[in-house]
Amino acid sequence: MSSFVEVDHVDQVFPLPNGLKYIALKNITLDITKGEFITLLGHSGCGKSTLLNIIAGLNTPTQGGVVLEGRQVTKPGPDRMVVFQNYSLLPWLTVRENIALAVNRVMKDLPAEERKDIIERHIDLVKLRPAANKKPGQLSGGMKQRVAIARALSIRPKLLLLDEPFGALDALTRSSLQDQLMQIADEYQLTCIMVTHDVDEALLLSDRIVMLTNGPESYVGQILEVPFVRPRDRLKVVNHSNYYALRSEIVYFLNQQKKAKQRKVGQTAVIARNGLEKVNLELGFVPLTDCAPLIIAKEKGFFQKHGLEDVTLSREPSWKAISEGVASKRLDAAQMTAGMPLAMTLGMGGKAPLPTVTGLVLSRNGNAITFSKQLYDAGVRTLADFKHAIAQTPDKIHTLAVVHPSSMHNLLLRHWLASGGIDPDTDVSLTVIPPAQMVATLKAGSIDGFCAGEPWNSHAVQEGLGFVVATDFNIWPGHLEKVLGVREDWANQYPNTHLALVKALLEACEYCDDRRNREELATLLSRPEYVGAKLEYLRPGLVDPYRRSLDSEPENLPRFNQFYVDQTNCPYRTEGLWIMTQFARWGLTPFPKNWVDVLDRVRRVDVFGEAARELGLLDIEPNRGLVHFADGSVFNPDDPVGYLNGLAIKRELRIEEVAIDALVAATV
Ligand SMILES: Nc1ncnc2c1ncn2[C@@H]1O[C@H](COP(=O)(O)OP(=O)(O)OP(=O)(O)O)[C@@H](O)[C@H]1O
Repeated sequence: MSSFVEVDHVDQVFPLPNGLKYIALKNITLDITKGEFITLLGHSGCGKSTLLNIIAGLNTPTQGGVVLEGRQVTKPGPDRMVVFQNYSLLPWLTVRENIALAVNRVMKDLPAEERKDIIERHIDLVKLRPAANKKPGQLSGGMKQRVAIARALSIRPKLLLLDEPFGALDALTRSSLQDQLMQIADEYQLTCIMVTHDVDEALLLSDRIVMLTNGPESYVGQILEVPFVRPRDRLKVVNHSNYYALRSEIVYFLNQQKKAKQRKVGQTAVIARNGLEKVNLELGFVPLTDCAPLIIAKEKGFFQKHGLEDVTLSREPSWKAISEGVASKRLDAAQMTAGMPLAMTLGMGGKAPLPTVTGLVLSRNGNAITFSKQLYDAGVRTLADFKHAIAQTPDKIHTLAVVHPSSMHNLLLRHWLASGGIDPDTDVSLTVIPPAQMVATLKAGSIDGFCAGEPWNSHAVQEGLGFVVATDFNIWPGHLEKVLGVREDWANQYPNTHLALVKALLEACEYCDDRRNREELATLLSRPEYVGAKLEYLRPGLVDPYRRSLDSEPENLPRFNQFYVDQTNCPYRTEGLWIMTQFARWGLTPFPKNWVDVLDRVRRVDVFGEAARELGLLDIEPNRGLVHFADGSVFNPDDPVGYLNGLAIKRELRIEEVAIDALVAATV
């Protein structure tokens, strides 16, 4: 993606009259491509207009900057036109004269005839010919805003900035202007950044919705990709099967922000008690069967038992929200994908490295690769069939979804495809979608398959939308899946709390794997505040035999979701090492030359060992040895670089020293 606009680590601090300061924006980074429509969304006062004004050059940021097509923005300019909510027209000039004023000022070198032509074309563009000689006082609000848009567009800006442009209009005028703006943006291939409070407006118009957290120190809390194809049609958009999932993701984010604000108001200072440095914790989880240990620890009193008196569970919409929640300290700790602590520590995805640790594996197995019914109908049943189908349809790009780059789903799917001679980066297209949106996205036909955890594979199968082409028993039986993740500085600040948390969750894991408790587990998980899926979708991973398709016999997969038995819980370094080889294999991070130090730092076997000892669990294996894959390949942890070199399908390898001593958690 080449950047057209780069917002680079922007902070905005305002001096206050009492000599204090207000930090409105903190470390805002955003890359925008040419032709993109971006919306800035967030609660009132979160800093949307401040950010827009910085991009416009109307405000100078305290830190960082904005670059437009390679040039630093230092002041306002005709290449960035802003349309405000209050129209800002000159009341003594007509529609034509208002537009002409801008054109004659900015394009003064053009011949008069050409300028006149531009003015008249823009009057027509916004359908204001009958009102061309009227003054603003004789126009409705909608008409005034159309003049403001025409005036902004008439001087051909590179970037159109809109600050709640339709905020003052009635609903009907608003929708008609949204339609016009959508049409103009498509026709002119405009790059737009718009501030709005309106979730539906954002979904209708944007390619990406950038959601800001509440201030002070607002930052980009989440970016939502809006996958509807252009040109868009209002009715088709709202009837799209993904529409309500996306809408509820935005509403969820806004509600979380509201709750966070309420919490800040009665801000719970750190409460130290019971020999623990902090007993009030906010823990993040993603709605999936394998969030079970957190739910059980809360519902069955394991947190309380270990002195953690006030634990709140926060249901997060995506793995991205989890990593950002932990990075920003909104969350004390979270259920994480197996690779997330390593990915955060190594700074995957261009992020600043943030040392993050895990002292507990929460689950193993429980994943599957589901392919669409269309692939099933085309005769695909195996990996080899899929390779054949790709070869037979050279014009089609098969899109498969995973839940996060650092997740086992991404790494297992890539390993599986590569083992069948399919390059996951060139023969298919991989995309990232939160787990709870997989089924709706498959149903909408936007993807051909996905790799995710339960209950989403069973949901797709039982709805007849697809079939399970492979489970993790066909890739890496017994692989690690989810872990407990915390920032390293948090672990250092609250060591006894960290230990108590690991102990509470380890006991919860044991409870989850007792067959007698599984029915209760499935029922608890089905509750809307937890996974919120139908019981019949949750049962196959936990109590029922597993069904790969509606046509196949159910299979007995022992411990499809595994939480405790067979040495589930130790954060073995060998497995972390395999994950790092895969990050390097697929170009996600360099392979650290000093991998021993990185593993020591991230995979906190010591914390796990202490928790296990204190709980009297003495049969813990200190090592896991070689990793055996279902395709017959073996990972030997003694020679990770040799392993990487021996892999046939891979990206160019980068092997670099990670300056581990310099990795100090930045205050985010
Ligand atoms: N010049 C200033 N001096 C001090 N504080 C300011 C200044 N400008 C903005 N702020 C504060 O910065 C924060 C962000 O303001 P901003 O107007 O960008 O928010 P917003 O998200 O656009 O709000 P709304 O949706 O209500 O328009 C607010 O708390 C505001 O009070």
